[in-house]
Amino acid sequence: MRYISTRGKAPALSFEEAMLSGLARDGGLYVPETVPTMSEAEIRALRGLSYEEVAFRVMRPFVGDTFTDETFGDLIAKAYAGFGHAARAPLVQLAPNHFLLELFHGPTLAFKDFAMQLIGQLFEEALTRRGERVTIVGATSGDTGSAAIEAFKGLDAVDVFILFPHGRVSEVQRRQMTTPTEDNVHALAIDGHFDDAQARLKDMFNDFTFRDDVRLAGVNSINWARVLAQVVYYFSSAVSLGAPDRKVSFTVPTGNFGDIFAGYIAKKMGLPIDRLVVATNQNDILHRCLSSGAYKTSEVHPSISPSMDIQVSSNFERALFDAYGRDGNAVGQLMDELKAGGFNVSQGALQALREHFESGRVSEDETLATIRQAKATMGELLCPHSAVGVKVAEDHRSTEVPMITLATAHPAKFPDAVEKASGIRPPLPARMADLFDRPERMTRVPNDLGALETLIRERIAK
Ligand SMILES: Cc1ncc(COP(=O)(O)O)c(C=O)c1O
Ligand SMILES: N[C@@H](CCOP(=O)(O)O)C(=O)O
Repeated sequence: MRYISTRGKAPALSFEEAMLSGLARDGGLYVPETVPTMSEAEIRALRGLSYEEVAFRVMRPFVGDTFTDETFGDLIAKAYAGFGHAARAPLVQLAPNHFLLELFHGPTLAFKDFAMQLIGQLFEEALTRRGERVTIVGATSGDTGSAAIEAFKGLDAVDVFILFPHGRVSEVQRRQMTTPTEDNVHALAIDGHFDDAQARLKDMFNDFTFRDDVRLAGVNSINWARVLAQVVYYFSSAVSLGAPDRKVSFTVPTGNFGDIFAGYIAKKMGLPIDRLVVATNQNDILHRCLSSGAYKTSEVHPSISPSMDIQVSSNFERALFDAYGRDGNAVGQLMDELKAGGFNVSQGALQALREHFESGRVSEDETLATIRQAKATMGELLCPHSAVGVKVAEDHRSTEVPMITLATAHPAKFPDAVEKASGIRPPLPARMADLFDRPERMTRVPNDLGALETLIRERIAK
């Protein structure tokens, strides 16, 4: 199994190399050269298996010879052992033909734990075998950062630096990143929004001297391994509703397009997915693009679903690569235009995207109303991101095909918005009950590449 860049100008890599590299050296994102498929019989055979066994069978073909079967199975088992629900990703029914996939039972209460807990294990195994150290730098709008810190804190072979937008994450999210005491954890509050953090991260990858000097690695969804781990719960949930003998649809609260892209990969692997619906908040570049073909950035408007306050959606590049017939030059050209504010998707590519993706946008008032209604009529307390998904799903639901909405975070991560909507202030789980009493440790940093690189160099030299 080889991985190629969406810009066509970087060498093809193995799974291990792609995982440890993050961004390709031509600025592109790695994707599998060919996506392995599962037959109907293989998908049917997933029914009744544990989440870990489904994970092994779905991901195994992508991993090649990086890990033996036994090691890979052990790493998967360790990754999910700390989840607070036996099913790992339980499915609850909200309404006739509408189901909620609860992805918030991991250690940091968001869907990011599914991938991050696993790649923490994969990195540790691969780095120990190679006798190497890496410097992980991540950009976060709140959840990736806390999940990465939880997965990598205390590991000998890793320093982890997380850039989060100062004042634009929830207090629970911030404290999850600033209260760990391990020396290898560095929480950096950047003056800017998430797109600035993500842009500086990509700049670091494109500064080859810095990249090679610090042995830079990335754990955002630019890293293929992140996307791969998220493919699994599309299979586990669809199969429990009758796939492959019954089609299902998914609605996915979307920001960086990693989670829904994992659904697209599941579909390419043979899972009978009818529709993949992108649900955005008021930062709706993806909805505008799928509606009109124009991918134009605009100002980021802070919302009550802050993890989705994103205007440059990095994984959309992977979808464009397929939509443009895997033409790396065409994708490179679009990404150059993006630096100047945006681009128009060609008619052919737009049609290709619309064959797989639909979309909807939810306002702040609608998000609050959905939290309120879901509690009153469905008995489910939603986080604001999941509420964006549920609203769009309700608008797109059909009577024939079951709709699964991804619940991407626990309501307790966003208590202010949830309380405002429902009158209920969701408590943190007991193991995190003292989060607000723990001392915080963070560094304010400017939105400046040179300053960030200097800080990272100094910290890892200590
Ligand atoms: C709670 C939550 N929901 C949804 C999203 C959007 O996911 P993606 O960026 O994979 O589209 C994020 C951030 O990524 C998130 O943290
Ligand atoms: N919403 C994310 C943004 C980063 O997304 P990623 O999936 O590319 O890591 C967050 O919570 O940080």
